[in-house]
Amino acid sequence: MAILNPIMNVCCKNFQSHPLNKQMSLILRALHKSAASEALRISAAGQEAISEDLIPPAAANKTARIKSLKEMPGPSTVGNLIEFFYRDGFSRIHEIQMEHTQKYGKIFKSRFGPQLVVSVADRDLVAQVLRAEGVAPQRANMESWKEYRDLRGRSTGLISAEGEDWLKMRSVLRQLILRPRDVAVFSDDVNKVVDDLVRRVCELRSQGPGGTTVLNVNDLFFKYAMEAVAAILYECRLGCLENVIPQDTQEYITALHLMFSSFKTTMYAGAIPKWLRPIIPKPWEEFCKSWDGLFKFSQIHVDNRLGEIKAQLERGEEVKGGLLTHMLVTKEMNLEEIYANMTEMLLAGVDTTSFTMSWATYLLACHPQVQQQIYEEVTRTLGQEAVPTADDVPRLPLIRGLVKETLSRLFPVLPGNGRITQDDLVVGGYFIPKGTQLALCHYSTSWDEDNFLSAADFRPDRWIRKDTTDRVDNFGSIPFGYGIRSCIGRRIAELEMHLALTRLIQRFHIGVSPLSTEVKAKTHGLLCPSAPINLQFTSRESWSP
Ligand code: HEM
Repeated sequence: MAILNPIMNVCCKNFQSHPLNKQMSLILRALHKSAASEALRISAAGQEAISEDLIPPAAANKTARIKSLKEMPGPSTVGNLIEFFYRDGFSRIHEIQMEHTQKYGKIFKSRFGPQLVVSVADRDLVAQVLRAEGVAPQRANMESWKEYRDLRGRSTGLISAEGEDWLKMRSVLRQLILRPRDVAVFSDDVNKVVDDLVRRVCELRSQGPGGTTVLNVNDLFFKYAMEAVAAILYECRLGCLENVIPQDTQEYITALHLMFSSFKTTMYAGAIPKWLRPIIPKPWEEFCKSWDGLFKFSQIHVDNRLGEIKAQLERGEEVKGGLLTHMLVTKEMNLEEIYANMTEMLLAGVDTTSFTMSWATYLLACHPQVQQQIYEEVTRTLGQEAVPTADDVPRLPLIRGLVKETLSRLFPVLPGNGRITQDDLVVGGYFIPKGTQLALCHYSTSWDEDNFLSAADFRPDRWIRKDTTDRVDNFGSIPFGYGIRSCIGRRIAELEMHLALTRLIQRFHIGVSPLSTEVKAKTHGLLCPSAPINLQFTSRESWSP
């Protein structure tokens, strides 16, 4: 998901020397008649260098003077290079976003070599940009992802695809998982994983200090998120929450860690020009190796399910199943597209959800009164024992508020998102030519007092709507993005988080372990805890494991 962060992508992109591949432009011209290909053509123009001198035609500039990008404030290129490469700015992207917003205002530009990025840190301007997007928005340059796929003869998935390929896949998936009621059917599957999570908490705390502390809950929630999302995507269990993790699952975890833990290395895979690869081969090799591992894993599970379906058909049995079964049976996507989408969705759905779970439980532990308030809501609604389902979630506004306050406000897992503009725009009084890389600064807007009163406070109840006119949601906080290119897995992630957090709060009092000091956030692709979070899980009197 780091690829959604435009600052990082831009750093990769700026060393790529081929602005618009000729073959691409021929294909684009051939497609120019449809609306989708129009979007594609425009977004491909995003690969070209942007001139800062451009201003709109005089006629459009009559009433208020529209400024050119040249007049936009922002840090110098040298300053940026020092910040990112010398002062390790890659792990402080969220803080740099805030610092730059304070220093240069809510719209500012940064240069990374030849590449220009316009950062937008204002709720209304973010809204304006996102509302203006076309039929196939482009987030950022995905060249290195595409190169890997071409090299191995693989398809792109929803994250890496553009234009008509993306539109086709998106229209298949959006019908299957975009609405809460689509994913409510997975409630039982997710609840089985939550059973294992609760069991695992009990096992780990009995092995931990004082018999109550689970060390490094990040690791536990990583395994929960992976098990839960795989239960939905692959319709099978992986064994992540077992004492001994199966070999193929362990290999996948290693590949995933390689993709993110050597994040800088893999990021440079896109940044280092091809001709330099023989001299500095490691980043590109590691990038390919981790993708090989991720694709291999998905392929094993997709092929397993395909084998089962074929066997059922041969026996004359009715084929029933979930998401993957539907995709394999309807064949709206070909097999390679299914492999690619399963791979990219699994990649997108693990760290995002697990970091949010880690932050949410950490915040609960640090704010016992808020925790008590939520506990009372849960027990009032469900009692001490009932297992919550998707149908119960609307009756648990504080549980939803907990997730929103964690994810939409204090720790937006994706502190920034990107868009390459598909048309000329005027934003904040500046002329932004089409093809400009925009960075939408969600971290800044979600901590902005103009958008959220007492922004530094942890207040899940701020999200409770008093009446239908009282909408707290706004463009100051869009952790899943917005519009046609928003997160396709949002409802899956929410289901996993709501069901697990409700059950944990119902079963345990969660406290900060004396072994933990204050845990701050750092950016490592995503906004993640900078140190292991150790938490105490004490069984509620009314419940015994
Ligand atoms: C807390 C959890 C999650 C967060 C915060 C999150 C956030 C995001 C964001 C911000 C985007 C970009 C949206 C935009 O550009 O407007 C995105 C895209 C995406 N997410 Fe998520 N996500 C989460 C979980 C998941 C899960 C569980 C899945 C899969 C099951 C998933 C699959 C995807 C995919 C495939 C895309 C690309 C969509 C497209 O380009 O059409 N995400 N996500």
